[in-house]
This record gives sequence, C-alpha cells and structure tokens, in this order.
Amino acid sequence: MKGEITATNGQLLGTVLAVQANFYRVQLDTLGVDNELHSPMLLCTRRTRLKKIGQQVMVGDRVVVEEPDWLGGRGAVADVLPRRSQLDRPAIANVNQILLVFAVADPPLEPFQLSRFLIKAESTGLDVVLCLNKSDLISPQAQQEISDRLGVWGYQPLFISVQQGLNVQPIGDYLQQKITVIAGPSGVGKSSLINLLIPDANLRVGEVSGKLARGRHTTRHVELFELPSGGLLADTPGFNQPDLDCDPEELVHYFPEARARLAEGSCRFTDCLHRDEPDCVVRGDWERYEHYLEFLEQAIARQTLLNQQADPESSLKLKTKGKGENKYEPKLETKKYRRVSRRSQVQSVRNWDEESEDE
Ligand SMILES: Nc1nc2c(ncn2[C@@H]2O[C@H](COP(=O)(O)OP(=O)(O)OP(=O)(O)O)[C@@H](O)[C@H]2O)c(=O)[nH]1
Ligand SMILES: [Zn+2]
Repeated sequence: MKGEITATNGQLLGTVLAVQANFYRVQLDTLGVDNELHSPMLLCTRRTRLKKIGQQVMVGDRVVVEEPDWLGGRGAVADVLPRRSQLDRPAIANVNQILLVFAVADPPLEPFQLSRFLIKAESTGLDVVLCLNKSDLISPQAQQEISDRLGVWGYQPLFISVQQGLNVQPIGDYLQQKITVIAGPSGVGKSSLINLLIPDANLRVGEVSGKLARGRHTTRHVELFELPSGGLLADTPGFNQPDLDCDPEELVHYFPEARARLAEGSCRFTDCLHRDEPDCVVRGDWERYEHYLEFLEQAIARQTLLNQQADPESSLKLKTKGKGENKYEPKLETKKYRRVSRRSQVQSVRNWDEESEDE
C-alpha cells in the first residue's frame, strides 16, 4: 500500500488483489511519492517451490514478487509474508476491519438481524465499524433514538446517506490504509456505497443483472478494490444470512454489553452459559439478552449436531463431558426454550442450504 517501501533487501513487495484460475493479480507497493497514482499491477504465477510446500496464496496476502516483466505485466509470486489475520468466508488475508452496512429504513432495521451480523463480525476478532445508510428516509429524532439504542448495545453507528452524499467522507477516512470487508443484508446500499467510494468499481446497483451476477448460484469471486484515498475494500456477495459457527462458551464475548458485565464481575461458575446458573453476572435485563439466549440455543444445537456427526454412537457426549455442562443438555427440552429451539432449527437448516449452494 501507499507509503510503504517497495524494495526490502532488493525484493519487490505487493498485495494480492484477486485470484483468477492459477494467476494472482498483485498490486506492487508504490515506488515513492511521485509514483503513487500508478502503482503497477502484475499478473503473477506461483513459484513451484510454493506449490511443493503447499503454501497457498490468498487475496490480501503480502507477497514477494520475482522476475517482473514490466512490459508484459507478468511476474511470479516467490514468497508469502506471515498473515496478520485470515478470514475464511470471504477468504481474505490481512483484513483489518469489517464495515457493517445496514439501512435505517427500506428495508427496515431489524434488531435481531443486526445482532446476527454484529456477532458474526465480532467473532472474527477484527474491528467493527457500523454504518447506517438511507438516513435521508428518517427524521433526526428517529435517528437519535436509534443511536441511543445502539449506544446501549455498545456501538456508535455512523449515519450516512449514499443517495445524498451525507457523511460519506468520514467512511473514506476510516478505510484509508486498511483492508476492509464490507458486509450487510441485501438492499441496504452496499453497492451504491462502493460505487460512490470507488467510481471505477462499477457495481450494478439494484439491478436484476447485478443481483444475478452476485447471486448465490455463481462461484464466489473475491476481489479487493483499491480506494482512491488508499486502502482496499472487498465486497461479500451473497452474505445475506451469516451462519454463526461459534462455540456456546465463546458467544457471550461477542456482545459488548455482556463483555462489560464480565469485566466488572464474574459468574460463580467458570463455564457459566449465563442462562439460569446461580450467581451469574451476565443474566439480566439488557435489551439483547434475549438475542443472546436465542443464539446460544443455536450454538448448542450446532455443537450437538457436530458431536453426533463425529461420534454417531454417543449422542450423550455433551452430557458426559463435564460437571457444569451436563446441566444444559436437558434444558433444551424445557418448555421455556422449545419455541426458540424450533426456530433455531429452521434457521440452521436455511443456513445449511445456503452453504451447500455456495460451495
Ligand atoms: N433513500 C435512499 N436510497 C438508497 C440510498 N442508498 C442506496 N439506496 C437505494 O437502495 C437500493 C439498494 O441499493 P444497492 O446498492 O443495490 O444495495 P446492496 O446492499 O448492494 O444490495 P444487494 O446487491 O442486494 O446486496 C437502490 O435502489 C438504491 O438506489 C440512500 O442513501 N437513500
Ligand atoms: Zn454467567
């Protein structure tokens, strides 16, 4: 990226922006201030040595390029620098943050759906920037109410209107010199925002053709777009309903408001799932506690399923695992949670469908 030194020990360094068949589109680091506007792009192969040692090259990877053919625009990836982070879906290395885009209206802002995306984003361990588009559709007062509510959740949303160009500049600032993945449900204005930030990206907005091209039946194509102000941005096509694949014990840490409670005190049991255990500091009347319980049921159902698949003979595996855990298995059957369980089942089936189609 800009400002970095191109040659370390005489090596050419660059960032992989896209992978096409067996080729890697590598943007070389800029040579200096004067050359900043035209960082060279080379289509590279992967050195046999890397293939032999099984070294994959991912979008977002920082790589050493050898044998540049400047006229032909070709080169070879000779080495991959250690990754700072690695996302699986989308498969991108060295992502710094997730830009979560929702709309305040049209489609309406649904708290549960927002929670789901937030938790998915938090589970990556990356920074999360929440941006609420279409602010032109609601009053300043309604905006304030949303802001207050999400403030209690632990987030300071940035209200924008892509259509009216409101507050888009601060987003550009957030993205500078970083690799950002943009995510959010369908129709909130992600393509519109990307088009505004990167006029060259040319994503089709709200068109059937655009939807088809980015739809779930096409192969996932991951690509990093270069922002004029520096920084790289990736879209996440077909990321409408992220599946939560975290362990039940991890889940609580993806709620900032629960993290705050755990920072101030601790539960009696170290393996507390914060449901109905005695002396629990997490359980209480905070808005998203209901969401927590529902996601917890899903996470437990998923774990049970995984355990059964791993060991079909023993469906009691979870029960016999540990002292604290043998409590939550029968709880799945209680009336209180049954309604939630059934809904979770539907959702996990739906996610399953999406997953198999995506692959
Ligand atoms: N009122 C209003 N409408 C907007 C704004 N930004 C985008 N839209 C409209 O919202 C619709 C959806 O925008 P897209 O950019 O296609 O949304 P998307 O998030 O990319 O949707 P998918 O391609 O389905 O993921 C389009 O009709 C846009 O014109 C905004 O700030 N205000
Ligand atoms: Zn607890």
